[in-house]
Amino acid sequence: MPQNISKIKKIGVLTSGGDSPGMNAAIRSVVRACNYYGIVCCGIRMGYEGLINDYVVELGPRSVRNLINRGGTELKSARSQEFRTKEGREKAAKTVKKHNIDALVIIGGDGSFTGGTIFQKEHGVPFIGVPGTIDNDIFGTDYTVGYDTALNTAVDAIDKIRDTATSHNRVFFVEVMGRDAGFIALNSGIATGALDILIPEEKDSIEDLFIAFEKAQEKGKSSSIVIVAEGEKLGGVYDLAKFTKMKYPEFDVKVTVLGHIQRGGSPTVADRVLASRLGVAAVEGLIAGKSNVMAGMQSSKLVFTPIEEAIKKHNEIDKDLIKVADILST
Ligand SMILES: Nc1ncnc2c1ncn2[C@@H]1O[C@H](COP(=O)(O)OP(=O)(O)OP(=O)(O)O)[C@@H](O)[C@H]1O
Ligand SMILES: O=P(O)(O)OC[C@H]1O[C@](O)(CO)[C@@H](O)[C@@H]1O
Ligand SMILES: [Mg+2]
Repeated sequence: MPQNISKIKKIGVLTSGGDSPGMNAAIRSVVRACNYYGIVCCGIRMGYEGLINDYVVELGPRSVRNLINRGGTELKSARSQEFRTKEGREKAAKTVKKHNIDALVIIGGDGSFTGGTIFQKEHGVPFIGVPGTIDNDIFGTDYTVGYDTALNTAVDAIDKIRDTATSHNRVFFVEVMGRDAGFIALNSGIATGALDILIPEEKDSIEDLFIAFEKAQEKGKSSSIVIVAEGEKLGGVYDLAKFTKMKYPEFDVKVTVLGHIQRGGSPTVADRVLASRLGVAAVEGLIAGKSNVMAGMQSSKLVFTPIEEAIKKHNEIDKDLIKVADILST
């Protein structure tokens, strides 16, 4: 076991924002890496709520056994309103001081990293972020922990919808998650052969959707699936279904909202490996004196990105993929 000669003797780990499959694998990785380097590891339960209310538990390597395959987050997560206030963060700083925590590993999305940055500026607590969100919208990593599992869950569900859509010659509008991001929608749409894919990053029009339906009819397609990201600017799935029915009364139109099913379940191999690599990287980064950075993988290489960049620049949708989707739906 290597000797820890860095200033970091105790690390706190928390999960924050929407949970994502693989967060448990990331927690396990942080705990085991701390143990390997002779650092005490504390789990903070319920994200920033746990920092404010002193929900702190010491975690050893055996306390994270049988965790790598489990969905959700064993530490629980929260969207803490109190942490958004100065007073809330002052309480959180007292907890950090009380437990002699030298640094934090924050597993979450852009909001969680924003909270961590403000906390670091106000109270000087170093931290490294691990991108854990199904949305895949964080700059500085090709994939976020949980995205691959969520995508596969969505594809599995849409395949099933296709079976019944085909049997009844129906049009389905399927809503997938992504408040501001279309990664799940675009990739699940390509993977399931959707007629059209509507995402917040693109300017869509109802006329283009109707043209797609008409082309499909000309080609003799008897059923269609349209994938709609939750944050689609054109309108929600119910409105889209209503307008479609008004335009084509002969269509048998149905709506399915996949919802939180996409956030649960056992993580895929890709998510387990990604979470494991990033958890170790976060601990090693803190030992090396890094802070206010996010650990991510770019083209199979570990990269630390300044957290401000990770928050401000969003992962961009690949225009080539949009073209592929258009070509293949004809
Ligand atoms: N400006 C801010 N100041 C202080 N804390 C913040 C700020 N923004 C976010 N946070 C904290 O981070 C938490 C998580 O943020 P948010 O709900 O945006 O989720 P996220 O981390 O972006 O994950 P996801 O988008 O995957 O759900 C918030 O509930 C809040 O406690
Ligand atoms: O479960 P909540 O808090 O309603 O959050 C839902 C949001 O969280 C996400 O799943 C990201 O974690 C988004 O895709 C979705 O819009
Ligand atoms: Mg977010």
